[in-house]
Amino acid sequence: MSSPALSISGLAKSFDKPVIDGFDIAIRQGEFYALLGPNGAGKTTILRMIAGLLAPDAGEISVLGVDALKDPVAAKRLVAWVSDEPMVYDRLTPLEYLEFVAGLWQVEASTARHRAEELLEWLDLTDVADSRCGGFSKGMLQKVALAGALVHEPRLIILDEPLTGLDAGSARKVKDLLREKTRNGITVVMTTHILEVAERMAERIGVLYGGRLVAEGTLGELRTRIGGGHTTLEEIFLDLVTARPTETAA
Ligand SMILES: Nc1ncnc2c1ncn2[C@@H]1O[C@H](COP(=O)(O)OP(=O)(O)OP(=O)(O)O)[C@@H](O)[C@H]1O
Repeated sequence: MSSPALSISGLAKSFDKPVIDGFDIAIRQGEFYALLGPNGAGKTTILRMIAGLLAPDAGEISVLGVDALKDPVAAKRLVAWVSDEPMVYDRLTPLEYLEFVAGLWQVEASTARHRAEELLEWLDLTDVADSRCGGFSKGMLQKVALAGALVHEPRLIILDEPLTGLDAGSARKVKDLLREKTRNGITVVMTTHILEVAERMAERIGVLYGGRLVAEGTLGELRTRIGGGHTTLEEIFLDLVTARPTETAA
């Protein structure tokens, strides 16, 4: 049996107070998973720990069978991290940026060029492929950052609020691109506050509250499990995160 794309157990992280407290998850290869939770629940903190940008206090993280804490370099090769605050070098053009990032991953030059052009075309950036990123809007920068995260062909893509700030056409492009990736066996984990997106796109949804997962399943499973006649994800979500006493969540 193939390894899960992502397996986390007993994950814990405190800053001035506990934020993540016994978080467990298992996501299979090719799955599209949405991680939901109210502001301050710890979603970004979890994604940063998966991406190797933040050390957990406790717990285990495995990416496609690679222990991400013991062998972070090997794990990072498999993972793409797309932050909600895109950071792209102002002085580079999208094409130069993608070739630069591909170079960091030691992607061969002609392969890098081909992938870069393909990604830029897919994200409607071909016309500005040779313009400096310094003059780009936030949405355009977001798309360049996304392309940069995908250029080394990662097996696990983790995205923090990838659709915020994108116009309807761009959001659709990004959604189509991610769907296409999952069809090819790539795993996508994203956080979103747009519950409609989670409802439409994710095969499974997890709700984070009080530092751990308080519910997880397909939309149908959540409806059955949470019950109460709730029909929309918004109702289920609000039921989960408003009726509980706060333990460790901000
Ligand atoms: N570097 C840090 N130092 C101190 N506290 C932090 C740090 N990073 C995150 N926190 C705290 O951890 C908690 C979780 O933050 P996090 O950004 O992970 O939440 P989130 O679920 O992504 O929220 P949002 O939906 O608003 O983006 C918050 O209380 C935040 O203030």
